[in-house]
Amino acid sequence: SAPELQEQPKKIAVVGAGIGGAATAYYLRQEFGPGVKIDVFEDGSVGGRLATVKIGDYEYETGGSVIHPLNLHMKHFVDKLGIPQRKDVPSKMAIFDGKHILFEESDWFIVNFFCMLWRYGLNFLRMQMWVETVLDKFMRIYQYQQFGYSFSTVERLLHAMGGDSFLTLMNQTLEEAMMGEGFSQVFINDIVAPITRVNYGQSVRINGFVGAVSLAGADSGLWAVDGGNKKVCSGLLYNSKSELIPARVTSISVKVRPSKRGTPVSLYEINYVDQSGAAHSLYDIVIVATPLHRGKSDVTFSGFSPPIPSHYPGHYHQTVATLVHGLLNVSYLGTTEAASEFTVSDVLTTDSNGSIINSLSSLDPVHIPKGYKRPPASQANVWKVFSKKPLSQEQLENMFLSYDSVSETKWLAYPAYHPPHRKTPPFILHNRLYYLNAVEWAASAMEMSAIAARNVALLAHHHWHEQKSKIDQEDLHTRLRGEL
Ligand SMILES: Cc1cc2nc3c(=O)[nH]c(=O)nc-3n(C[C@H](O)[C@H](O)[C@H](O)COP(=O)(O)OP(=O)(O)OC[C@H]3O[C@@H](n4cnc5c(N)ncnc54)[C@H](O)[C@@H]3O)c2cc1C
Ligand SMILES: CC(C)=CCC/C(C)=C/CC/C(C)=C/CSC[C@H](N)C(=O)O
Repeated sequence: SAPELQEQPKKIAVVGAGIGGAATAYYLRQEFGPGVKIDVFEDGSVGGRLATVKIGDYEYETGGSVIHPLNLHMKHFVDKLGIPQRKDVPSKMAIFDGKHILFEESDWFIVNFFCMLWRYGLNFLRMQMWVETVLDKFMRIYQYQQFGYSFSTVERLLHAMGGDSFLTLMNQTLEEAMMGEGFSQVFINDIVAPITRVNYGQSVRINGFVGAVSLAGADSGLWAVDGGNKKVCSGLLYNSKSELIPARVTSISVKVRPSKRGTPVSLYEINYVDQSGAAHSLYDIVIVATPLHRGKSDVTFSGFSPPIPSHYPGHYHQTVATLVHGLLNVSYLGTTEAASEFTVSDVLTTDSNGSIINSLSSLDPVHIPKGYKRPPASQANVWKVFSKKPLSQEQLENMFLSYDSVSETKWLAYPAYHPPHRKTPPFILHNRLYYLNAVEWAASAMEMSAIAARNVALLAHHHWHEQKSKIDQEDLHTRLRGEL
C-alpha cells in the first residue's frame, strides 16, 4: 500500500530533465503542493533533445525546433515563465527530388494557390481539412486534463481523444490512411512524403497518427522559444522548486519498509552515479522521463513482479543534424537560378531518386537580433541538413562551395514507426512508478511529452489519494460537453 495514504508523499524522483521530465516536475508540484521534495536526475544536459550549438556569435537549435500554435501546454509554459516567443522570419519552401527542384514556393500566396490547384486539384485543401479534423479531436485532451482526468495507457488516452478513429490511425500507415480518404498517390509522393521526411526522417509508411502530427508540423504559425526551446526546461525546473541532481540513474528497485502505522510500505530505491561515485536514495513515487530503449537509456529494474524490462521492443530512428556555416552550392539542387536569386529557406526532399538528405534548411539563430534579415544563398549562412547517416566530406563539398564550420549531432531522434503498432509500453510500470515516454509511440513531439507529463502527474496524484474515478473514464467527450 502507499505510505500513509492520507498524507502527501515526501519525496518524488523524476529521471530525465528533457521537456517531459521538466514538465512532470512542474505538474507534480501543482498536484502535490509545496511540501514534497522533487529530485530530477539528469545524466546529460537539461533539455535533452532540445539543444543548441554555438556557431560564430549565435546559438542555433539542433534538436526539437518548432511548436504548433495549438500546442497549449507549451504555450502555457512560456506564458507562465515569462519567456517571449522568437520573432518570426518569413520562410520559403522548395521540394527537391534528389536531382531537380520539383516545386518552389512563390512570394505570392495567389501564385502558390493556383499552382497547387493546377498540380494537385483539391488535395491540398483537403489535407488541411483532414489535419484540422484530427487536431479538433486532439484538443479534447486539454479539457480532460483541466478536469483532472488521466489515462493508464497511450491507447486509452488516444481513444478518449479521437475514439476508434485514432486507434485505426495507429494501425495504418499514413499512406493507407490518406489513400483511404481519397488523396492521390502523386500528392502523397510529392508533398506528404517530403513532410514526413523532414519531420520524422521516415517515409509515408509511419503510422497515420504521427503522420497527422507531422502534417500539423507543416502548418502556418509555427513558433519557437526566444533564446532556445531548452529554456522552457530549465524554467520549469526552477519554477517547480525541484532539485536537479546531475547523475545517471543505473537502477530502480522496490523496497518494502515498516511504517509508523505498522503496515509495511513499499518505496523505490534509485541507484545513481554522479561525479563523486555511486549513491542511492529512497522515494515514494518515481517517474521515468526518458525512453526505455536500446541506445537511449540503460536503467535496470529489480525486485518487480512481473519484471520491468530495461528496453522495450522497437527502436529509435537515427537522424543526423549537421549545421554548416558556408556558401550553398545551389547547383547541387539542380537549379540554374543564380545564388543571389535563390531565396528558398527550406528544401524538402522526396523519397524517389534516393536523396541522401532528408532536408536542407537555412537556420535562424534562437534569438533574432534587431534588423536581422536572412541572407540570400549568395552569402555565407548557417544551413541545417537532416540525413539518416553522417555526411561525408565529399558530400559536404558537393553541397557547399565553401564552409568554415560544421557541427554534427547524431540523434536517436524519435521511434521508428512501423504500423500496425504493437501495444505501446504502459504509463504505469508499477504501483507508483510511471513511464512518460510511452507516449512517443503515438507521436514524438514536445507537446506530446508535455501532455504525457500532465497525465503521469495526475495518475500519481489519483493513485496516491485513491481517486479511481479520475482514471480511464469512458465517454468523457460526451460527459464533459457543455462544461467550460
Ligand atoms: C532532430 C530533432 C528534431 C525535432 N524537432 C521537433 C520539433 O520541431 N517540434 C517538436 O515538437 N518536437 C521535435 N522533436 C521531438 C522532441 O524533441 C522530443 O519529442 C522531445 O524533446 C522529447 O522530450 P523528452 O523529455 O520526453 O525526452 P528527452 O529530451 O530525450 O529527455 C530525456 C532525458 O533523460 C536523460 N536521461 C536518459 N537516461 C538517463 C539516466 N539513466 N539517468 C538520468 N538521466 C537520463 C537524457 O539525458 C535526457 O536529457 C525533434 C527531435 C529531434 C531529435
Ligand atoms: C502534437 C501536435 C498536435 C502538433 C505538433 C506539430 C509539430 C510541431 C510537429 C513537428 C514534429 C517534429 C518531430 C519535427 C521535427 S523537424 C522540425 C523542423 N521542420 C525542422 O526542420 O527543424
